Amino acid sequence: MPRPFRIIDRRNLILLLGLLLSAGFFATTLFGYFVSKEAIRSAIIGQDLPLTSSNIYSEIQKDLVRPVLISSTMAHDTFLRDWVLRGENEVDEMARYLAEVRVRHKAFASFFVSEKSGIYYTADGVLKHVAENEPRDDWYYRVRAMRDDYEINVDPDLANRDALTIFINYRVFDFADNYIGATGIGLTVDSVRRLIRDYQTRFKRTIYFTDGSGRVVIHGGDGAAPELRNRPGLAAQLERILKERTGFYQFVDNGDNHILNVNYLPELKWYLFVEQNEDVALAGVRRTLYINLAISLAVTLVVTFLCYLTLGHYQSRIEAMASTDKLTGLLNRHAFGILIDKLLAANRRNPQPLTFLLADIDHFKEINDRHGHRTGDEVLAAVAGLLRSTLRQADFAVRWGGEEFLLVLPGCSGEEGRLIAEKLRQAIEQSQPVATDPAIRTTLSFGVSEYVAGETPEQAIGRADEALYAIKQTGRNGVALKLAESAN
Ligand SMILES: Nc1nc2c(ncn2[C@@H]2O[C@H](COP(=O)(O)OP(=O)(O)OP(=O)(O)O)[C@@H](O)[C@H]2O)c(=O)[nH]1
Repeated sequence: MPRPFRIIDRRNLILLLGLLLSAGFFATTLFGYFVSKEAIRSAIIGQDLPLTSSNIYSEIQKDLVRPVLISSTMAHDTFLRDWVLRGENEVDEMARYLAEVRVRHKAFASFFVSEKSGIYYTADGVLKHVAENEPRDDWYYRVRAMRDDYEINVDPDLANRDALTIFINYRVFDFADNYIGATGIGLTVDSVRRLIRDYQTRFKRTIYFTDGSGRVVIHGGDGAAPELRNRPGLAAQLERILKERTGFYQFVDNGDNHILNVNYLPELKWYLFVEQNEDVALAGVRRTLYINLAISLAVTLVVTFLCYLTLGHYQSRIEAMASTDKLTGLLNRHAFGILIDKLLAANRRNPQPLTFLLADIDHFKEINDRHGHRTGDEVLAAVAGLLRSTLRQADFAVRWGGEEFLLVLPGCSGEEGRLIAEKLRQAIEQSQPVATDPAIRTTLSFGVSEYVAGETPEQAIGRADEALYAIKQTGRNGVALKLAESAN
């Protein structure tokens, strides 16, 4: 039997639901992402970088500030200054002094270079004479000429993979403030470098120290020190950074945004740079964003699919309820109105015969009266079932009135309809509509009419009704065909 109508457009509803769900998920996921992104960003600026900076600061203070103090003590030591002023006679005394400093402070070297004699003293005695034309002695002449009290010299030659070798070169003056040489210790500072490497690998941060000119002096990577001026984003701000000494900066390097925390270490006259590649730091939240989006998409698909199935189920039920007579399962008159309009429209495009069979149960009132309404209902349902079971795909049966049924047979002439009605009549006559009481029998009277193009369905059905009335008048349990006047 054809379906008369659709109550709601399920596809549009599902589309709307899917759109609403995905828009909701998308908005909340994106909102969450931006909130986390901002939280991470402010954590980087407010906590992570300053904390890293101060941890490294305190570590380097342990590692380097103490040696500066040791070297300062050596430079102000009266023994050392007296020994020079006395004429540098007993080399053993100086060697013993330097050896004691080296051992006590666990340095790998302690030294004194005399301005007067040009001799380089170590814990083992005289090492050599420094000479202005010797590149390896450049440091001495630099120290002699500088204004500051000391310098920290990172020695690239002696630096090995993990241990960083530095010298504290402290200027020495006699009691009348005349420059008399340079002293200090050399030591390895592997703990600072280890710390830098640890921070770099754990937090994907880049950490390095620069001197006042912006030259990198300690860094956590292998190989040569990176040249900051080769990074355009950073180079553009370098002068300002060195001038301001402390602060937060941002720059773009290789397309990635970097957040930079800079701190000046006055004891060393160095700058501590702690850099965080923001895109690397956000990789985690970005991954979460993609996972959340994928989950949202999957949930949206599953929910809309389940809704599609559920809606389909209820839609079919509602449509069936709206178009079907509950007792007999046949179409109601409302559904007939819709179907017949569609059928006649199709008929106009593609003309074919159409026949109506109007059937009425004979003496149905008696069945009700004698056996009760419930049995009457049973008879109605059984007759309807039998009528429906004989229909072809394109036919449809309607409960036309209380005990009256209308069969619509497209592609069927009036004469063919009459034969079908006759067959049905016989089948009903022989049936036992009430299973619990085989004695109850019933018969049907049929009025048959063939639709004539141009007339209304009511006119054709009216003829079938007249034919039915005629049969009812002549004894019932029969079939009568009434054709239109023009067809006779
Ligand atoms: N049990 C039951 N009875 C119904 C239903 N609808 C209508 N009827 C009854 O069907 C009976 C129809 O009676 P009538 O119109 O006099 O027709 P009839 O007794 O079949 O006699 P003829 O049609 O002249 O053969 C009425 O008593 C209605 O109350 C229904 O859904 N269930």
